[in-house]
Amino acid sequence: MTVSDATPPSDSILRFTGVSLGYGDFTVLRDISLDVRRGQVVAMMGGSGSGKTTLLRGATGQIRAQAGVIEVFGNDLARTSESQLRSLRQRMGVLFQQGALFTDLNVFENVAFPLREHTRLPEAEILQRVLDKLDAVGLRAAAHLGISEISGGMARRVALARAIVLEPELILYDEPFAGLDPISMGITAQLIRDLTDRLHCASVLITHDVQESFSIADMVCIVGQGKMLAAGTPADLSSSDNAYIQQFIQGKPDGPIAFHYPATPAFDAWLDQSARRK
Ligand SMILES: Nc1ncnc2c1ncn2[C@@H]1O[C@H](COP(=O)(O)OP(=O)(O)OP(=O)(O)O)[C@@H](O)[C@H]1O
Repeated sequence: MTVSDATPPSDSILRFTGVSLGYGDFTVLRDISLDVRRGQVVAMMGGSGSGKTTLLRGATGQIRAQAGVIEVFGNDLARTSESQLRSLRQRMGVLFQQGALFTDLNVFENVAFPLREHTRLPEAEILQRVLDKLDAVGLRAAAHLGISEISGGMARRVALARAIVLEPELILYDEPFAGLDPISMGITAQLIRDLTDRLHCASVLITHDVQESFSIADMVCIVGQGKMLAAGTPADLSSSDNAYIQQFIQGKPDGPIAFHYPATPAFDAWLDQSARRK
């Protein structure tokens, strides 16, 4: 199988079909089906440890599906070689929560870095593209500043500009609103929506923030209890009478979502062994 350059006509960017994901013998999520299309913002929500990061790892091919099929830009990840996977990843932008910037490079050079690594564009073109992306995150006039001269919120936006500089078709965000004040949260949410529309890409975000994600998402997925509990538009989920979904949306402390991390066979074995040592 070859890695196709063109997106399939269906405009499907990321598709999970009956996917199980986990680590070794441990399955975190079962039977996940999901279709993310060009132009969509999709929010992945769920309690702590429910498997959101595991889903992102599946999408980037960091972990392989235990069952089912994961397709990125129409390519089945189980059938891609390491080099094909690398070229698929070049079409994705990933923004980690700690999107670490290079402290010895200024803002401009941080954003230019992927262009210098992966393209042979002339300097004039690099200048144009980097300033364009910095403009998109409102930091064009900060291009010359050192990383120590910008605030934490600005650093997050520089990391975002860097994640989009290769004009990815899929952008994955790991908790883009974490640690931001309410105004910056609103600005970041709008930025994600605008970039998705402008680049005509797809954006998948892991988030705990119901208000911000519901304001921009085309689809919200809630994972928990080892499966996809719900997927639908923000309006669908808001009107759902499922107790788990309502507890999640309203952030209620009491309800079906457990506070305790569930015991696993590995924990029982560890406890057994620890008790025997005493
Ligand atoms: N590398 C790993 N090896 C083994 N188990 C792992 C690994 N990474 C995560 N897990 C387990 O997988 C489950 C899901 O973890 P994951 O990080 O996907 O959750 P999450 O929904 O992103 O959580 P949070 O919101 O707290 O970041 C947890 O039970 C976790 O202990």
